[in-house]
Amino acid sequence: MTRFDSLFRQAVEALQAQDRRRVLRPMTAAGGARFERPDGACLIDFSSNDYLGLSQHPRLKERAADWALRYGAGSGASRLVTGTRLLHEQVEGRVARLKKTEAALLFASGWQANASLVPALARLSSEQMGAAPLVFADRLNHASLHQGCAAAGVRQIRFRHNDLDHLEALLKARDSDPGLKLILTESVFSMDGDRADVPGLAALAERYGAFLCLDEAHATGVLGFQGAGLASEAPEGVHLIMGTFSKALGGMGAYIAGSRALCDWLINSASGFIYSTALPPAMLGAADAALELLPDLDAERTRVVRHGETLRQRLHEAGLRTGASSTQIVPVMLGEAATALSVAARLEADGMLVAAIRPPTVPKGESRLRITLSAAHTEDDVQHLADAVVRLCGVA
Ligand SMILES: Cc1ncc(COP(=O)(O)O)c(C=O)c1O
Repeated sequence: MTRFDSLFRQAVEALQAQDRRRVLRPMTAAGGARFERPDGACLIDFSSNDYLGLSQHPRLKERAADWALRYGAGSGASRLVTGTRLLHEQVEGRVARLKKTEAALLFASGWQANASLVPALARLSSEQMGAAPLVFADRLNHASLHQGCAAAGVRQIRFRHNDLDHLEALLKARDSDPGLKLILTESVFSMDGDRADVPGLAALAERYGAFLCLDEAHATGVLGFQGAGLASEAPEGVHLIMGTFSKALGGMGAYIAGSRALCDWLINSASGFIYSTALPPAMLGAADAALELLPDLDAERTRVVRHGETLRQRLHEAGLRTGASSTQIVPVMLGEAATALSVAARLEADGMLVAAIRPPTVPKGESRLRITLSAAHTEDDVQHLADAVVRLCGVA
């Protein structure tokens, strides 16, 4: 206890009063998209991002264990000190082949990659173009991209979500301004499950000389040829592809893929790369195995897509709104934070774990359930969830 604790308590109580308090809840993964709570209750998991069920795949677990046993628990230092192993280069090679880029660079997490990339590109703009960058960002971008902009001290020029006409108007208005023009967006939006028009973005980037950065955290593994993500819809048109091993790839860590020159610059400028310890062998082993498996997982990709379609159809028939979702992420729009919390609690009482997403993660008045589907779910799991959501949301 310290004499500052009353400040912390008051701050948390203020969040509680707005239904915005967050708490940690331990769970044990039980396989088959199930979690076990400490009281022994078994819950079907509709809340994690393990879209292909790979976090429990024997090949990932074995390689993680094997590489830890052979190479050690940690990497000991930043990649630029003594942290670089052949294993890092092997995994980077696999990422670059998947993404069809010249090179790739690993980061400890997706958050870290995004928080580092904007400052690195901002520095490039200042040093090489003599002016700060102009950052055109989708309004619904992930918090880590906002963090990167804040760290770089850039004021974002935000375009309406997935509205390429608005983006074009903003690009046109600043066409003659100096500095690197960056377009920052996700390819599948984490809280909405909708997709960006990647060929359209690439065409705008080309027309206005902008550098297109695509966060493929939720697309990689699930969408695109062999799970390569949506950048594959515009080969050559995306200049930087960021993705993670922490979602469909079942492990932890992230990467930025692009040209060799881009990766060389990031090695020299991305603070989350330079000043952070290299990914450890176990995590590299899991990533390596996931990347090896990915081309053979078409059946899993098809299953997860079908689960999304089944669920959306059932919810729409019952009059529920799922926004523009067209992927394995299905939001159920409920409006008030208290409603989302109460429906999530009742689903949990019925044995299903679904996240209630509230501000500031989503805009005020847009609280929702965020349902995530996995190839590890059975059709019965999805039907069971749909029945419960329809019943609890009171529109059946
Ligand atoms: C779109 C997006 N980008 C980046 C991240 C961060 O990735 P990580 O969990 O690996 O830090 C997330 C994860 O929540 C995300 O949803």
